[in-house]
Amino acid sequence: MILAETPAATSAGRRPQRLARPALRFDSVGLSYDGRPVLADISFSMQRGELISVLGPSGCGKTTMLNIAAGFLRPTSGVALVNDREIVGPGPDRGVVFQSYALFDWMTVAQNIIFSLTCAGRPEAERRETASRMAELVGLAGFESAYPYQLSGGMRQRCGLARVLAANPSVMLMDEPFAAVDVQTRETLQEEILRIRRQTQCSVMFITHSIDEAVFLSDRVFLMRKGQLGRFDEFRIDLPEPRESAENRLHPSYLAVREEIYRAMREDGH
Ligand SMILES: Nc1ncnc2c1ncn2[C@@H]1O[C@H](COP(=O)(O)OP(=O)(O)OP(=O)(O)O)[C@@H](O)[C@H]1O
Repeated sequence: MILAETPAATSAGRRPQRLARPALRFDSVGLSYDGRPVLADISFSMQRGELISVLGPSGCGKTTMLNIAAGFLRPTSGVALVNDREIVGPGPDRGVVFQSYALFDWMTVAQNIIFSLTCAGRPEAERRETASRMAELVGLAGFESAYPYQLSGGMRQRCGLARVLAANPSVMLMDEPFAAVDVQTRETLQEEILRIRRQTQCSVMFITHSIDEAVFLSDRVFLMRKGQLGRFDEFRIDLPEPRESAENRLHPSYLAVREEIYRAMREDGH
């Protein structure tokens, strides 16, 4: 078990604030499916504004961890907390973004974005303002009246992201959100996530199979070990601000930690 209490080393500009109350915390969390343990004794905390990636071989329990944070699964042992409150189910303080876009095909971009506000019966002026602010934030300004079938894969994922952000969650839980888009779009979306995170200060738990994606995006990378019930090694990433700069993909620190993680994965037999 690795207990991580502090965010990555800080430099000027946007970086996680060191607050007493973590945005997300796992305290000795364990989970078994029908008596078969998948996670055991997992502890970590994530600060406000921090982005953590979870990397690891297929079946090691990454999605299970995210589902516990989302409140879709209850831990078999231990406790998971969001903003110091025990997670007992899904809630508006957490937004989940999946690989599939999960948009409503019969609704426009704007209607998709404000879905949670419509369900909550928010006034029309607020819904209109949120739709245009979120469309702007994710780079969909001008497409508010378009339908999902009129959008590219990357634009659909932006719309899905805007819909989650419209609910103003303090924690975003992202399960391989860019796995289905082409490489160039994926890199652009990674940069957008970092910009949005800086603007909204939301915390992000990001699941990926890509070392490059994990290193580029993260303040910390948790590399889950093969067959070790969710035990992970932690890598801290310290790259210059603004973090979304594509230049960081060539930075010596990026290349060094990428190699370190790659070697650790190879040693683990990934
Ligand atoms: N609902 C379930 N019932 C029983 N076993 C499950 C269930 N969901 C997942 N598992 C098992 O738990 C283990 C962890 O699954 P999980 O989906 O969390 O892994 P993962 O690391 O996200 O994998 P991948 O990278 O392939 O998505 C796997 O062995 C999987 O088969």
